[in-house]
Amino acid sequence: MFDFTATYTDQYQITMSQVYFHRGMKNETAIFDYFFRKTPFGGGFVVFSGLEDLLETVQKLKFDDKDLKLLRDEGMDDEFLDYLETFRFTGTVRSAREGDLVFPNRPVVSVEAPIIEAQLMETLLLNTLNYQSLIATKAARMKLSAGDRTLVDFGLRRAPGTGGYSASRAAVIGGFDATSNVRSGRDYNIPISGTMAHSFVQRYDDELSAFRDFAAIRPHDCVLLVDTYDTIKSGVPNAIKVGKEMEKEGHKMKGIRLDSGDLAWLAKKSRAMLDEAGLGYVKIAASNQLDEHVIKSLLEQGAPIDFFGVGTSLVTGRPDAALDGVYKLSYANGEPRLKLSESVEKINLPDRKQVYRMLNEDGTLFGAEAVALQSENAPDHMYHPSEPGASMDLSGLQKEPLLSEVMKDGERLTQPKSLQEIREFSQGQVGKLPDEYKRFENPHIYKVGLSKKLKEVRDGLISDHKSRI
Ligand SMILES: Nc1ncnc2c1ncn2[C@@H]1O[C@H](COP(=O)(O)OP(=O)(O)OP(=O)(O)O)[C@@H](O)[C@H]1O
Ligand SMILES: O=P(O)(O)OC[C@H]1O[C@H](OP(=O)(O)OP(=O)(O)O)[C@H](O)[C@@H]1O
Ligand SMILES: O=C(O)c1cccnc1
Repeated sequence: MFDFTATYTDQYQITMSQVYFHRGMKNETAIFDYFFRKTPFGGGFVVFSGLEDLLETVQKLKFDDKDLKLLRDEGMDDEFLDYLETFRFTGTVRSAREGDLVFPNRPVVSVEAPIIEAQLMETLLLNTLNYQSLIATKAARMKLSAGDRTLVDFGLRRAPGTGGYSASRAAVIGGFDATSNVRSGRDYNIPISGTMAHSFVQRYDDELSAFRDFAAIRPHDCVLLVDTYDTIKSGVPNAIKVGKEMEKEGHKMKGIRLDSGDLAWLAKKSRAMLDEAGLGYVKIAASNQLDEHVIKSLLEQGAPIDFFGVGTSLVTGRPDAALDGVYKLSYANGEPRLKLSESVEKINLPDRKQVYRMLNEDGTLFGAEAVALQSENAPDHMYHPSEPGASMDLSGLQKEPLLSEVMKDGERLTQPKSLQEIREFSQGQVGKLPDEYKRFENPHIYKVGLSKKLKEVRDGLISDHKSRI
């Protein structure tokens, strides 16, 4: 994880904090909720990712000497700078489990802290969780298409700057198996994997010499890129030659990689040629602008592809580019808070809350969640957030509370989870979500409703505000 200091934020967080500080609000408790309004990719779910990175950063968040000098130069006063020098996050974070499936318009993370502290972590939280959750969701969709075939992240070169670093982590949470990104592999303990570039083959006067050299130096990990000149007439025959030579030396070539043309046709043809040559163990990798739809289509065409290398669409979250997650104030100065909006769906949910997931008897997801006040029991009935009169009976369903304390008084309460643990949990959750919510076209809408009490608090505040305008 990169080291961030507290100036990894937007200027307005610091200027608002300066006002709170000088107006005696520094120690006032505030609650902010992180949630999003729309699932990306027209999909039915989001894979929540980034929590471990966020907690690690928040726990040690502070303004260093360079930050303080900058803020002094920017005109911040001495008294406030003295406060910032001692600034640490001392609040409570309640959160969904990383890797869990999360849905629109319900809190995913709730931060309760002295208002300046909660405010100063907003941008960091949104930057971390929005991007990683977008990428983990994209990865999970590719995993749904790829099944037990191997998915490798090739995205660093196409990523939004250093975002590629955390994209590799999020990809694993979504179900990817390995990354070509060596630094992320090092820091997050992700299996590192790779083949060769066209430039390597181009460097040699002939393809066969390039393949032979690579096999000689890397006999234990030899994947040959076969499309530089002509996949079927040159690349695959040369790979077969080298594969047979490797056998004589007691080695097994790992694979070939296809990177252009009709990948289904070429994979079938290459598979037949390799099998015919007795190289049935040589795997076929494919790359070139893959995404969940192309992978699905290739496998439906019967393409015998074992590895998919994915870059651009993974790390850019194509076509959506961002998850619209927001961080909204729901409680301050001893009172629940909300922001009015023309559309009721956009009005945030006030007060301290808990989210309950409805489960079927076998533990699979029923397809509904109720947001309630933290002070009440799991509700047996929930109300549509914006359609008056629409409600749903929840009696008889198992209800699982989803937000739990992961940080208290600025200290983590849980042991950091390994990426593999998070991945396994996430894949298990995807397995429990019925197929109708996972299909790519017009997935079922997962229902999120409000308890009666929460709806009353929200509607009461709406009337109060409207009557004051
Ligand atoms: N059999 C197939 N079925 C569906 N999609 C495929 C199939 N084969 C390739 N694709 C996808 O179609 C797109 C083809 O892109 P494009 O035509 O630019 O590739 P190309 O011209 O073969 O490659 P390059 O321009 O690198 O030589 C890619 O996203 C690729 O993954
Ligand atoms: O298509 P993406 O999903 O983004 O996957 C990554 C792509 O990056 C590489 O190409 P590039 O042309 O950068 O390098 P190369 O010369 O090694 O092919 C690789 O060969 C893939 O085609
Ligand atoms: O190892 C590879 O084949 C690779 C890595 C990054 C991008 N494209 C391909």
